[in-house]
Amino acid sequence: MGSESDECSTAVILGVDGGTTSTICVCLPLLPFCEQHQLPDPLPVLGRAAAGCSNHNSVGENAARETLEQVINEALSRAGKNRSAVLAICLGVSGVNHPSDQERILNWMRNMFPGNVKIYVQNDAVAALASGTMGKPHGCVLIAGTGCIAYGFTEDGREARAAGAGPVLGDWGSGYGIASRALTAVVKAHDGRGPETMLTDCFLKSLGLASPDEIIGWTYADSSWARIAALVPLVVSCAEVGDQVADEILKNAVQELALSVKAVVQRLYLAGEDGSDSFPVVMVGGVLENNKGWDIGKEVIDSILKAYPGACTIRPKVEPAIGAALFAWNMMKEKEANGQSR
Ligand SMILES: Nc1ncnc2c1ncn2[C@@H]1O[C@H](COP(=O)(O)OP(=O)(O)OP(=O)(O)O)[C@@H](O)[C@H]1O
Repeated sequence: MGSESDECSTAVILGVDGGTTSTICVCLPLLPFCEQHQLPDPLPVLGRAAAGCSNHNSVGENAARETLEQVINEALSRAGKNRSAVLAICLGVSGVNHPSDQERILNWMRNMFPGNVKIYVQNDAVAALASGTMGKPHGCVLIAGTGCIAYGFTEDGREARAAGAGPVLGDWGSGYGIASRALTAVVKAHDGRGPETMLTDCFLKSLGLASPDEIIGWTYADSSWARIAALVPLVVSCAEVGDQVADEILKNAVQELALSVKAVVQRLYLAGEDGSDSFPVVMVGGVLENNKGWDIGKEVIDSILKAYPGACTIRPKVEPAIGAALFAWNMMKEKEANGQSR
């Protein structure tokens, strides 16, 4: 039997970010129980694996379970470890919205790992938040990619969300929301129902179409959200050269995104009674990417700081799967500090 220090040097923590597009698992060594800012930079990743969708709403329970098992096994194998080395695992999985969703995934994991392994099952927003807070599940996270959502968590376990209901239900700050408004503006301008816009030439050129009429066929050919949302950088480039229509669409998206954060902050009193308390706001997703010209993320940050001067906005340096692993590490650290042995 190995000594306790042997065990620590071989022990690992796993973090899983389970999304609708892909699922990532990372394997980290057991980090020292130090303050977050004292963690090694960059964090040592022993193994990383990627697989497809693990949202049970999209692919069904069997496929979701297989994907999670596969990605975990692969990350461990790339790290040269087996399951007996795992001390804790955090899975941040999209579609986990209810205790029964957590229970289901927990049961799958209980079949993979012995009872002493700490298993945490969360929504994928927790992994995104933790990637900015280095594992602490406190504050607000704004995710704006193809879709958008704002989530907030308090240290005493309360949570709230805003937006994220999908494009039919008004996620205008999402990539899909921005691009569909821009496509609509082109069709309106063509009909004479709206002002002329540079978006017309820009979209036609980029999509290889001859006339705005052809946009109708283009959208019907494949209306997947990500395909439409991919047009956002074109909207940004038109706004950057002064197109009023594109500029208005982006300003509206900024308002919507900031409003989602504000709704969550108010519901959870994250900013305190007078709105000046300090709390983290983690910004994740392609739409919030740092742009040199029209920067949606920066405009959202400005709007949040105007309302809550104490907010600490963070663009994470590590991926959400690492955030999930750090969440597990943080929970273990807190248990240790509270005197509960591992
Ligand atoms: N520089 C940029 N400025 C603004 N938007 C951008 C930029 N680069 C990419 N995007 C947009 O970001 C979106 C993709 O972001 P991301 O990869 O985070 O989303 P996703 O993971 O597909 O979606 P979701 O998070 O909703 O599952 C697309 O709408 C794309 O057009």
